[in-house]
Amino acid sequence: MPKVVIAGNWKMHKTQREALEFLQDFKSHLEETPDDREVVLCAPFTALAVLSKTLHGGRIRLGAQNVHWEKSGAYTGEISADMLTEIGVHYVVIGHSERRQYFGETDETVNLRVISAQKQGLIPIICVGESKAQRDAGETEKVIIKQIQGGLVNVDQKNLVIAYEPIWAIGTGETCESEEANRVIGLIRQQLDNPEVTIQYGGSVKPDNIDEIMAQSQINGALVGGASLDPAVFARIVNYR
Ligand SMILES: O=C[C@H](O)COP(=O)(O)O
Repeated sequence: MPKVVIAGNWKMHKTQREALEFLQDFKSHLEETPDDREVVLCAPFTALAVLSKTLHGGRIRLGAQNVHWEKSGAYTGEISADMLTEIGVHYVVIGHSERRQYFGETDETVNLRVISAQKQGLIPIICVGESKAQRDAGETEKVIIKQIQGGLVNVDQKNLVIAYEPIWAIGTGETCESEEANRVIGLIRQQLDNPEVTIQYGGSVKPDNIDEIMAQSQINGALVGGASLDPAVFARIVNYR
């Protein structure tokens, strides 16, 4: 069985002070969480270092939201994999639709980032998903398969998480039906050599839909945006039944 990974993607939210306040509150809710699931906080770069010092290891893992493929160099605004591992980061979100839409991320750059992340011991969370127009045109499968194949060229499937995030369900409150998410995730799984790859669903995950999502046979976790910003709300998601 693939490992269950529930990750909160804070996007461009929370200062260091707000991140520490979140953590204190969140930890108090986590005591009852079964240890069959990994909990990841994908915080802004500035918050990762302070969170790491406060966590001292423990069961909550840290994730970044991007990583560059070079070790160092003249790449203003980018960050390297060893800068992240040095401060205790374990995961990194790569190819989020917001990066693809606003910052020119392509399947090729996703692939480069994934390879360099893994080389440095980071676990990539590769995001894939179709737009509303692509879904309406019946192109969901074609789009997903292209993103998976393009992102995974020469990639080791041992240390890997994939997040299926239909773009039309992100931040809209419009969740993909859990059976439909399960179907698409099943298709993604057919593209992989390793049956142990964790595949998450993302897109308007909330306390009132997480139990149904996690009951699906192909879904091994969630990538949570807005609902991960509130400690009690995210704890309820992590504590899905
Ligand atoms: O990375 C997380 C996704 O973009 C989902 O965001 P959301 O939960 O706010 O819809």
